[in-house]
Amino acid sequence: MPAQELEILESHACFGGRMARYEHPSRHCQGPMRFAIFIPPHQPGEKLPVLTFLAGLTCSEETFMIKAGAQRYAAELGLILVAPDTSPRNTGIAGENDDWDFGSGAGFYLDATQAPWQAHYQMFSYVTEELPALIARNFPMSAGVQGICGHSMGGHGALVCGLRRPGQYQSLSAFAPVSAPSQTPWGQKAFSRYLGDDTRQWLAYDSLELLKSSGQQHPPILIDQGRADPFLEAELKTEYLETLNDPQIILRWHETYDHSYFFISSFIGEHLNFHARHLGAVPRSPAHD
Ligand SMILES: N[C@@H](CCC(=O)N[C@@H](CS)C(=O)NCC(=O)O)C(=O)O
Repeated sequence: MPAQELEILESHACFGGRMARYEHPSRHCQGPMRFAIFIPPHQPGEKLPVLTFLAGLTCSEETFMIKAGAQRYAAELGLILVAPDTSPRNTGIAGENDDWDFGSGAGFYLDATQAPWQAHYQMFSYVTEELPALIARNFPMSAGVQGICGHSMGGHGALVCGLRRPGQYQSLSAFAPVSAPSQTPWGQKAFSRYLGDDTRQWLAYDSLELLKSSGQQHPPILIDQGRADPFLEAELKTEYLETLNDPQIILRWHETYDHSYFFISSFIGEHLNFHARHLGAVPRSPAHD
């Protein structure tokens, strides 16, 4: 039963399990943070693997859970789904709501080093440390059994979290990830303001660079990318990942798919199956009353 550190915002029966949203005070982000969680049907005392999903620009903790249609699969596979918000909000930092691709809704899953952002924008530590510990304390999470997935800015976040913390995540996947943010406009705008002008500091949050230096020693990665994605050419550069010829990366191209959640919902079942396989999830028949 969730303890006092969590304030419940909503809770609903869903595919024999439970869908809920919570708010809690965050130590790293120095303010309230929200997340959504789906708990599949399970036996009393049973522990389950967790898949965290990081959403993209302009999204919140609600977007993935409302639009991706993932709960049906997670209920059958026995996976807990966790979706954090995409940034701290209402921090009081001047200009935090001025841009759709920077500030609120655009935390880029990094630990900012530059004032005034560094006081609150600590999303890397929040997602990789604080949130999993909170989930483990309050929900039936199997200790240390985690995968991470994301879309666009969140695809970048999932790859960066997984590549920087390879012992923590056993499986990584992404939809249309921002793959080389040091070289593209969304990434350059965010990194220069969150991390400063020294571009060497940016490389620690650049999937392409992290993959180059990983020596192919990283968890298995599944990536789906639509060729009709309007952001592919300027912002995502997913094709750069292909040049790595890394056998641990499965990169699938889809001719007619764009950047939307209709694309995500078309392939989310395959991503959940991929994670469930690597996380040793135990399939079940959802019970409906
Ligand atoms: N500026 C555009 C683009 C933002 C955008 O496409 N965001 C993607 C992630 S990068 C998304 O998932 N949007 C939410 C949605 O499609 O429901 C907008 O505000 O609609």
